[in-house]
Amino acid sequence: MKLEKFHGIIPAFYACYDDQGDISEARTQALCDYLYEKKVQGVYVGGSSGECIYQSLDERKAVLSYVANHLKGKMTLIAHVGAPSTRDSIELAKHAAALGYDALSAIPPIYFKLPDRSVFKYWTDIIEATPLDFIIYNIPQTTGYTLTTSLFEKLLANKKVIGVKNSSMPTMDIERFKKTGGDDVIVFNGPDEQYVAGRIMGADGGIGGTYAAMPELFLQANQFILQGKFEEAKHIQSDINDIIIALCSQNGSMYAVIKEILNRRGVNVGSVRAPLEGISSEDSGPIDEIIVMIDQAIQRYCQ
Ligand SMILES: CC(=O)N[C@H](C=O)[C@@H](O)[C@H](O)[C@H](O)CO
Ligand SMILES: CC(=O)C(=O)O
Repeated sequence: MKLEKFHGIIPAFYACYDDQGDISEARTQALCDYLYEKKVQGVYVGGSSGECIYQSLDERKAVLSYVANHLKGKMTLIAHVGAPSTRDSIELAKHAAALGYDALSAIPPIYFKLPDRSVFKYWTDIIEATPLDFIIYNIPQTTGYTLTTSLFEKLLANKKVIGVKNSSMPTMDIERFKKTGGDDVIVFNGPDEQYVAGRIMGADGGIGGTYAAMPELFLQANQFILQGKFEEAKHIQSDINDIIIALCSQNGSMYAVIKEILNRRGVNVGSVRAPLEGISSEDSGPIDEIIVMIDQAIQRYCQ
């Protein structure tokens, strides 16, 4: 019951910048409103899609505040507080707790390759800093660190650890984490390209970087799974994957392309922060085509 609020579609929240590239409160609120209208289950704030790695501590705290002030009580709020040092991570965690977030989450330590005991200590230090529940973030392709089922089990001994957001590519990892944790633990599908497969292998919900570009399609994929309509789920996933491949095939980074799509839909959240690249003039036509792909898939599957 306690975990019900984490089921469903939870978009990773994008960094919202003004035209100078600074965090924009108004644009952050505009993205909040957009996602609220789409009826998503919650948002995951300040993760990869939030460009956390390129932001100062004060900027990250500001984003956490703007989102909470606007969405608290309206949907589930998860704060990603992973930062290079434990000290900064704890500062973010305390800030998120004071704002009333529903849960914290963090990647493992980055840059230095640390032994498992240091990774365990890093996550535990964050967990102990606040009363909030905690979701481990396993994303080996960006952090270089792979969560094992044995470390997962050790972390689960702490009752504040409620689950893992798994972004490794094998869906079997989802099945193993679910098997290790049992019903009382929540496993989130990470890779949007295999949302349907992840759910079938045991994921209870999903947190994803492309959900906000096409929330209708992921909400519908979730519905198909809940209704046992696996043929339909397979087809919508296939169309989603055509869209994701197109999002990732432009000159601009995937996030820049998604933000331009939102902009053309009337939600201006600015561009991305370097070294991520913004869109180029050549991307303009293909972005129009991606919007058509999304709209056609919505027409096809969502009544
Ligand atoms: C590596 C990475 O950022 N993975 C995200 C989180 O799991 C995904 O949601 C991707 O953004 C998505 O699957 C598109 O590749
Ligand atoms: C992509 C994703 O889930 C994140 O922003 O962390």
